[in-house]
Amino acid sequence: MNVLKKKVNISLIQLAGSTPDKFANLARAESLIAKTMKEYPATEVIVLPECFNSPYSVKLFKKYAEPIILDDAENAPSVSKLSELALKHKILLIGGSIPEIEESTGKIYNTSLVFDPKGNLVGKHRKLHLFDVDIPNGITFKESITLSPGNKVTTIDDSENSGLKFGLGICYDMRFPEPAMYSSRIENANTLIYPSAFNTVTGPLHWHLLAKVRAMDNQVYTILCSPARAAEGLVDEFGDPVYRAYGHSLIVNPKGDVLVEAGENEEILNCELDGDVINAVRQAIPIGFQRRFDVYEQVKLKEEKEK
Ligand SMILES: NC(=O)CCC(=O)C(=O)O
Repeated sequence: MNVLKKKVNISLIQLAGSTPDKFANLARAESLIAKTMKEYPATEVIVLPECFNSPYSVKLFKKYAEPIILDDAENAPSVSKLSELALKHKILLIGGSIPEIEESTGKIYNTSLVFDPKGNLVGKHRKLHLFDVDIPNGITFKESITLSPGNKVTTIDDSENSGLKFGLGICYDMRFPEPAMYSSRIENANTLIYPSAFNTVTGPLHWHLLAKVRAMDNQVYTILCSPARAAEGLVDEFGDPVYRAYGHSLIVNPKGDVLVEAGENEEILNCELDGDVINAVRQAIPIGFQRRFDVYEQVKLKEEKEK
């Protein structure tokens, strides 16, 4: 069993919602990362929110998309900036997510990039489950109009450095228990990290519940990092209402306790994750060793027969 070998100091930046100016969004991230390092100099890991460089809009993802190429500030300014900031501050930087264009196919993905303290790209996750919902009198959103889904579960092993081995998902991915369980129980991750942007309809319903249940089921730390909430009544260049994120970035421990939580405005959270807590929870309630895959196999077969 891999558990966090040391304590790790982590900060989440609940950045102000992205403006239409990509370079202003990158500059905002840069200045808040500098502020974080000043206020919390022990920070080893920083997490940013989903789509931190672009408005969260199906109609705009393509306009903001960039290829994942390194050392090319002109064609991939966000990639380049994230690498530069990880190196400058000597942190593991989980760069929220950005719209990515795959140049060979023209496909657009919602992609999270992870850079190590030397500025190297050490991980990449393409959102697996696209946010396609239609909630009467609530919210209709269909990422799949312009985005393509990723095709793999992502676990990033930084256990030799920060101590983190984490399952990485993006927002709606957190609703699906399987990748979280695969990272935690098969690949032995000690933490789950989701750059996210829930909204004012589904946030109050499920945000805290999902963070707690993923943490509790897998006995890992679970981290959700959201943008701050946009002011009410703003519209974008198409006259569509600007997406209003829920806020409430938080860290939940393996027991299911919320350790730190933001409000709705721009805010920095800081917290220490402790491997001893994971050990203690797993020893006290050893569900990791008590699974009955013999029975679950029967359940699966039954479901398949009934299809
Ligand atoms: N950006 C997203 O994937 C939003 C997911 C969401 O709000 C949810 O309820 O799930």
